[in-house]
Amino acid sequence: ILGGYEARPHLRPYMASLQLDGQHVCGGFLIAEQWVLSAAHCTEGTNGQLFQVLLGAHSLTEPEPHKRLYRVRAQIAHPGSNIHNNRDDLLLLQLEEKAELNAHVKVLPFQREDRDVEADTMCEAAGWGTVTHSGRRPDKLQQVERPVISRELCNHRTRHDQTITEKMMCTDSRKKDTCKGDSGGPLVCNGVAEGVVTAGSRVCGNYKKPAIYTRIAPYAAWIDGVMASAAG
Ligand SMILES: NCc1cccc(Nc2n[nH]c3ncnc(Nc4cccc(O)c4)c23)c1
Repeated sequence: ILGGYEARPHLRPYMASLQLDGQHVCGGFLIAEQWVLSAAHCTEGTNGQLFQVLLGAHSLTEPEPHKRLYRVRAQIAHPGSNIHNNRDDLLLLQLEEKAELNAHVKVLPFQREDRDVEADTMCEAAGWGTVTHSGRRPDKLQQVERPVISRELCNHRTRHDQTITEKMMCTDSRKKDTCKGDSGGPLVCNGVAEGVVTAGSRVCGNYKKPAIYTRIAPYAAWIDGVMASAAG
């Protein structure tokens, strides 16, 4: 998160850190007791290695009550996701067991009504992604408020030039923005997860490249189907 600030500890008890060998790789969030939603692009370069999921954390390194690392039973990328574009950039992770819910570990409801969030709506992104252009990584969860911008503006020739589909949404990226390592985290508007951070052009903090999110509502049926049909 560029241009943001340290989140109030445990005010976002749905936040997950997807880790490999103890290193934060991507964000994610708890959508059900045994399921975390993130971004399919997060699996790039992991050559099929399964993530571990850290829940209940504020600091990535300090011991905290209710902080717990969960093993993953299955990682299911949306069948339409691929490395060449940002379409269908969603990843479902089934935890080895149901997460122990408490004040620091909670499920975040996601939007099921497929209707665009109005432009200028203030939403929040949070994550342990880089906090400087030089790539400094924070120890504590960061957050930033960003206004939604219209798909029309986001698709302008000088911005993302007609690549933003009706299954994506954008926020202004001037100075304050999501960045490397924030992919997979939720865009929360009025307390509901409306989008999932996708890297898009990978640029951070440049108003010419607004932040892009996969809208969740269009994928509600896919999410429900995967959760319903997964092993017991
Ligand atoms: N703001 C959109 C967004 C959301 C999520 C991730 C991303 N960026 C990135 N995702 N993956 C990446 N691998 C390498 N570099 C990256 N961005 C980068 C790194 C240093 C300086 C800088 O200005 C930008 C990214 C960008």
